[in-house]
Amino acid sequence: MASEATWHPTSRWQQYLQLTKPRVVSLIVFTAVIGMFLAVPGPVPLPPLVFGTLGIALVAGAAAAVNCLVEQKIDAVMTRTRGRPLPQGQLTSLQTLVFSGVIGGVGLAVLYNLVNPLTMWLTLATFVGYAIVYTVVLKPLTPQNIVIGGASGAMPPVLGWAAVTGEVSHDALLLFLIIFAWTPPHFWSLALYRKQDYAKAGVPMLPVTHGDQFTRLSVFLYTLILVAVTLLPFATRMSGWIYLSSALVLGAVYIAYAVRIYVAYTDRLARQAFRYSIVYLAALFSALLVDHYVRF
Ligand code: HEM
Ligand SMILES: CC(C)=CCC/C(C)=C/CC/C(C)=C/COP(=O)(O)OP(=O)(O)O
Repeated sequence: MASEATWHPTSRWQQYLQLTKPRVVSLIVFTAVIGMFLAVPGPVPLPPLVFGTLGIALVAGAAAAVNCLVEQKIDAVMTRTRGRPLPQGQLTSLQTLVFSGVIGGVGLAVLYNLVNPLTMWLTLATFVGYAIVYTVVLKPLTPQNIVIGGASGAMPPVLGWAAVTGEVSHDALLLFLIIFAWTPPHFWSLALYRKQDYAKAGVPMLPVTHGDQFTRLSVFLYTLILVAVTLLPFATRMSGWIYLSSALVLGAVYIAYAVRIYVAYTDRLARQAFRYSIVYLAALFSALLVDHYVRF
């Protein structure tokens, strides 16, 4: 008799995990944790660190699963996403909904009871921002979808900050601004080399609606805005020289990618720039952390 594994390319557990977009959520959670560390001068108290991280990760995973649920027809059309569990018929809509409800509900309960109500409410708002406002309303409506929807992706450091301090300070808003400005060059680099996918699926992403040239210019201009925004933590004395030098080096490399995308575009370059965007954000937030503890 054929084993279960013959019928399913991945285990049931892996299929559910795939719904949560684990790699994206890992970076999201990483930025939330850095927000926690930056919120206090010394060590972070253990309960908000552990339960805040757990709660934010669960709700972010639930939001990603709702996105997979809502977009299953689009995902079936796009080469990049057609291997996901819903378009593959490995999981049903109901299973996805229940899974998302359970992990999201547990995440919110953890945040409310073991962290603080403010963090729970902000995380819920972030969930709604991504799963409903971005996925259901903005994405099919306007090529500015990711600029506005990026606000949800930018929230995690604010959530981390709120988990530890019970409030949101202007320093936390600087971290928000960095991710907010980072999202357009992050996403539009990918959209440039995945344009055919989005056109086929009828999703109005910028290269589809306004063409490559305009998108390449937008990537360049937003990268300049991003690098300017990354100077703010130093300008406001939130961070010191270690952070500033890291932000300048990382930013110079990013601008070099953006210039080349503008003047000498190739898909390969856009792919490299997209990959770099992820390394960039992880390294920038690591620099914030190192600088916070090794300040001179
Ligand atoms: C509205 C905001 C965002 C949009 C539209 C967006 C879009 C995308 C897309 C379409 C991919 C898929 C690449 C692929 O699988 O081929 C991706 C990958 C990724 N994104 Fe974003 N992103 C957003 C925000 C964020 C945020 C806030 C973070 C983290 C802080 C993030 C981190 C990542 C990471 C780590 C990957 C790589 C995943 C992998 O290697 O499988 N993204 N993003
Ligand atoms: C804390 C919390 C609740 C966070 C939620 C925010 C969140 C999960 C943001 C993720 C951003 C993301 C995966 C964008 C992918 O774009 P897409 O959905 O257009 O990509 P796709 O084409 O791969 O589905």
